[in-house]
Amino acid sequence: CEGGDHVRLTQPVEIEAQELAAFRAMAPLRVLSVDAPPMARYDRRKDQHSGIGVDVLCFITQRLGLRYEILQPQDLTVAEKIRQVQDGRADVLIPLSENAERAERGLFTRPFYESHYAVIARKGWRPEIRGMADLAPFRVGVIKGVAFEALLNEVVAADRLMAFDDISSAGLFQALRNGVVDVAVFSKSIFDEKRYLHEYFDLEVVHTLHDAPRAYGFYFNPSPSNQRIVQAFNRHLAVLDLSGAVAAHEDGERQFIERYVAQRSQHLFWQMAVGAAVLLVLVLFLALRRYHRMLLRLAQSNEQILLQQHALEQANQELRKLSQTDGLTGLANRRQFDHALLREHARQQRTGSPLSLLMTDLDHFKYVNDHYGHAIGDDYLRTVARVLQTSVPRVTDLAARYGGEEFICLLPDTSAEDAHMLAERIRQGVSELGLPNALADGGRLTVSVGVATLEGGHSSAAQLLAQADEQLYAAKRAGRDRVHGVVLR
Ligand SMILES: Nc1nc2c(ncn2[C@@H]2O[C@H](COP(=O)(O)OP(=O)(O)OP(=O)(O)O)[C@@H](O)[C@H]2O)c(=O)[nH]1
Repeated sequence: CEGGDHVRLTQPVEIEAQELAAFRAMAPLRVLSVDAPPMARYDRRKDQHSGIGVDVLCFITQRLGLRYEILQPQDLTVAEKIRQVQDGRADVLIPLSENAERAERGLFTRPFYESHYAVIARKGWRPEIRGMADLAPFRVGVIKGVAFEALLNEVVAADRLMAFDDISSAGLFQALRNGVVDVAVFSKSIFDEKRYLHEYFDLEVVHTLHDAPRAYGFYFNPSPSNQRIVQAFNRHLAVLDLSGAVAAHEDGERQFIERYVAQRSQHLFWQMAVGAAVLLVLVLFLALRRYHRMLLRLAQSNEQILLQQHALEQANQELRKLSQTDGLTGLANRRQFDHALLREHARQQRTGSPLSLLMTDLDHFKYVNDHYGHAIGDDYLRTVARVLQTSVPRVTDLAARYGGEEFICLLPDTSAEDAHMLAERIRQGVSELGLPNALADGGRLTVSVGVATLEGGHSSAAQLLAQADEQLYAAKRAGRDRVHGVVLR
């Protein structure tokens, strides 16, 4: 009952102890409230009633020792609420202005507040209205059942006066907007609040009807106990100083502007916050998508690089192989042989294991070329190469084309005896091919083989090679188609 603090008495009011006891013994008053700021206002969010009427009710009931409960506002019209008080379903209604019909069926206290009606029109349109009488030519909208309706009936013709349902009063203001009525007559203080509450900024008060003020009081059910209460209320209302309560509640418009501005800025803030959040999410999404695409492109180019690298390695391998291979026969070329000879010679020097060389030369090959042609000569060379390759099958052995029609075999860990045997196998193998060579003995292609084996001592690789060559020529001199060998120790 904080609002009761706004109310004072200008003179003391005596309450007899007996009267007080009777009030205390009474059931709580069932109070109905009408939405009529600044007298009564219901805040749905806080589920709280406030206003000048509520302060006065609170102040007086507290002094009288009366209890009360404000009934939950149902969606009832003012007329229906009035009926509930008249029927005894509620004890009192706040606030209500007096008219004869209401006074007949209920009890009014003295009025505690005076209010005014306003003429409202669409913004920018200023009809010439200075008082009630000026309303006559217009189509006037009013809320159904208000006491003021009776006064309007006297001024405005029935076909120009339209009454609207009062539960939300939205219908009246919509009619004004649509041009169904020219002006609306409505409580000024309530409109001041509704203007901000429902953003009726396209409507405005064009005139306040000071010539027809309405006085508001409490409206009681006329039961005997309520009659005593009304008397006690009236004794207080006669000497009540309401200036504090009026100051606290009458500036409804200012309060609503402040609340409206606060709400709007909060709304704006959230709108901006949501906008910023949406923007941020969008930016993040785009950045992520871009990052993802970049990763994808990076992975693709990495794959491309790996493929290129692989192809390059293969090409290098191919080149390396080509640089070490004889193009005609597919055997190792002289370059590869020279490397291998140096390596195996060094090993022989370290380990002392025997190292043999076989130098093979085709006999009377010039004749083959001259008589059968170069192409056949090439075929002979390739065939002899195959014989060489199959005759020295160890992985450590190396058969190479040494020059024109000269071949050489490098045989690590091979004794002079074994080397000789291999040389014989080659010689025999070629002879058994039976390739025609008319100039050779027996009319078939033969080869001569020189063998040199290093079994000890410090002869160089070049010396070993020279010795193999020497043995080859010795074989040639001795009549060809034979093997000659030497051992270096
Ligand atoms: N078809 C062909 N012939 C080659 C190749 N390289 C060398 N020659 C030929 O091989 C022949 C070697 O002849 P010579 O060195 O006179 O010896 P030869 O006729 O084999 O007689 P001897 O070695 O004394 O038995 C030459 O006619 C070269 O042109 C080649 O790659 N292909």
